[in-house]
Amino acid sequence: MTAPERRCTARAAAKINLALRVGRPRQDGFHPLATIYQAIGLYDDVTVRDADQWSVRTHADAGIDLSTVGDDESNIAIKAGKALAAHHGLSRAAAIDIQKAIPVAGGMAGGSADAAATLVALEELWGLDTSVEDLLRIAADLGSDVPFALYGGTALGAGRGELVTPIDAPANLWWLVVPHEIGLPTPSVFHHFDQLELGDEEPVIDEALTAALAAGDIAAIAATVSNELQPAAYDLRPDLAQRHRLLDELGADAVLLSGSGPTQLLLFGDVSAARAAAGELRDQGIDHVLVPAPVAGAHVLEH
Ligand SMILES: C[C@@](CO)(OP(=O)(O)O)[C@H](O)COP(=O)(O)OP(=O)(O)OC[C@H]1O[C@@H](n2ccc(N)nc2=O)[C@H](O)[C@@H]1O
Ligand SMILES: Nc1ncnc2c1ncn2[C@@H]1O[C@H](COP(=O)(O)OP(=O)(O)O)[C@@H](O)[C@H]1O
Repeated sequence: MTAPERRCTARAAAKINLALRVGRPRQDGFHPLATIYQAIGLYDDVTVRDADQWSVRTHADAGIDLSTVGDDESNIAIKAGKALAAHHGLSRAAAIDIQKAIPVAGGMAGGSADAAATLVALEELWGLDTSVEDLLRIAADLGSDVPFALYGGTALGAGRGELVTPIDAPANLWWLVVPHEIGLPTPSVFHHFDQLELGDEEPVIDEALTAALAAGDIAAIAATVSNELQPAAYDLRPDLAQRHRLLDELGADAVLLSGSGPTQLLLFGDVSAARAAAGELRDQGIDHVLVPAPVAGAHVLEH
């Protein structure tokens, strides 16, 4: 009798930025950030199996463009797996399957979610006991917002975004997520931000937002969310500025660009109002998904 195949599935959430303040580029080219991340109920699932060599396959429903997602070493999930194996001096490999719901190059850190889910899934499959500090260091080396994908919830991000501190944010929020069929590469938005000379001396988070989050005051949260990459992204993509004006008419508590875009977000405290806005988008043929937040970080789903 052959032994049953060993596999593990982990789930990781998309992120949004409730605040995104950006400084001028550092010596290493990265921008200092002060951000508040929030994990939203839109997930990629990653399944790992023991294998003789590394491989990755990515699947998605219609509407998600996988054309820039490699099935080789360029896929961040393989990078994550190899980094974890190298950290433990293991010569093991895994076959990785990614089921994507997070739009690619959408400003919602889908690749980072896949990296975090791969780390968590392999940790379980291989029975590793990597310390939290080491796991966060491996995550930070993979990408600026991979550490947050491990944490989930709501958190402050500093440094280039990799230094994460969870914060108290008890309100149940509803986000109407409006993806866009044409992605927007993160480096091009940061580059345009520099061309427009928009960088702060030292980016800091507005204390009114952390106070509003701690109090669960949705009107105050809505009044203080902001994204400093939004003007650069809209300057590159006037179609997004145009869509923002349309979204402004849907009765949301706030409308904002997700990270470097192009996904746009409508904030609602009231789920009935959110459903009504979703109905209007459906009538206009605009793709959307309504999700709750905050949600948990990367976690094992099935083993
Ligand atoms: C902008 C943000 C906001 O949360 O998210 P997205 O909109 O991409 O999801 C993040 O900072 C993206 O994080 P992530 O996508 O992990 O970035 P990385 O892989 O580390 O870097 C990709 C590229 O983005 C630029 N970059 C990223 C982070 C940073 N603090 N400064 C930068 O200038 C650099 O050009 C870098 O080469
Ligand atoms: N597993 C992955 N999922 C998505 N994109 C990936 C992955 N691995 C590598 N990439 C590359 O990273 C780019 C940006 O990824 P993504 O995390 O979806 O966007 P964003 O940085 O806007 O949040 C993609 O266009 C793709 O070329």
